[in-house]
Amino acid sequence: MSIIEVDGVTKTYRQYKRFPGLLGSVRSLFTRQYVEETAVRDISFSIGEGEAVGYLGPNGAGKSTMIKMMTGILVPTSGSLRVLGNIPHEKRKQNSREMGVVFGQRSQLWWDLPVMDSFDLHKYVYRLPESQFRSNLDFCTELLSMSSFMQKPVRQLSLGQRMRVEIAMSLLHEPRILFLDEPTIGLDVIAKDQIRQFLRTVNEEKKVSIILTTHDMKDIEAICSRMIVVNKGNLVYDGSVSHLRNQLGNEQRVTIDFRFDPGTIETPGLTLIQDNGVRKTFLFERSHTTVFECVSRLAAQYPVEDASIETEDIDSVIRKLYQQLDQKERERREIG
Ligand SMILES: Nc1ncnc2c1ncn2[C@@H]1O[C@H](COP(=O)(O)OP(=O)(O)OP(=O)(O)O)[C@@H](O)[C@H]1O
Repeated sequence: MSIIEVDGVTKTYRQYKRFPGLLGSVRSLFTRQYVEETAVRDISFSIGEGEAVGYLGPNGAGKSTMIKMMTGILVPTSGSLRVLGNIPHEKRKQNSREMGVVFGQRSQLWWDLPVMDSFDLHKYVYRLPESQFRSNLDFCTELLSMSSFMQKPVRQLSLGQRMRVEIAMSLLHEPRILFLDEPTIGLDVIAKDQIRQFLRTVNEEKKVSIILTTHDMKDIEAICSRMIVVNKGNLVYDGSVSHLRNQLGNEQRVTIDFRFDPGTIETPGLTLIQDNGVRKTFLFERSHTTVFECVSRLAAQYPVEDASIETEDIDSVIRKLYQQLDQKERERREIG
């Protein structure tokens, strides 16, 4: 069942032109000239219940704008958008009971209150029964290791602690969808890992659908099986992480340790890129044979002791995708 249906959605921002200087400000008031910017252009996709989807794109691609439309904060300029069967900006209050929202750069917490008081306030606002509130809070407190700072005022928390509180808060009322905008921004590796693991558990065990924007590809790899990539307002990829990797990341590095230096090696499919005598590194381009076949052929001929295969990491796959998009854009402009 799909819980989000986006059909031909466009969002254009209209900004009134400002003229420089004091006289210019007066002129701006009387001549209302404006410029339009299309942040989201004719985008369509649907998301099923229980999915975890990464929404990616370079800066200014229109990710936050789309999240804001899905959560009902912004109204699309055209196209149709339904979340949980409702038009988000019309049923904002009703939908908010079924949604959790975390904006990495903005807080929903009370700065001067102890963490626990913010949770209590949330319980009151959402009128949560004590038993539901307790069991959800216990689940989050344990998995996000929050017990040591529950009585601290929010302003004294580290960024990683605050982010854990924000995420816990967004889940207390048992939403069906969790929207996260850059949830791991600025965090250290350990804090990132803990949040990723937690979100995966929430998706797998509690079946909460997750829609997440991030610039950190490791977030996507750890949490999402599907990703939607946007660029300059357009949707450029919608599919699995592994499919994109197969499309673009077709290189694998193979490092082989030999019992003794076998000298020059000729094996079809493998190109030598580093030679340290007994340890040689090759580049394997995916083709009709598999890397395992290549390595076994090599092992039959040479004194192979050990082999390790490294797949291209997802960051470099995405970098390639962005480079391709830039290249296409340049070609389009040259033709035009
Ligand atoms: N309130 C606004 N008024 C005018 N233009 C806006 C407004 N908000 C966003 N934009 C423009 O719309 C485009 C898309 O912005 P958006 O914030 O959705 O991108 P993003 O993909 O979330 O970027 P980032 O990764 O930098 O957060 C940008 O060019 C931005 O300048």
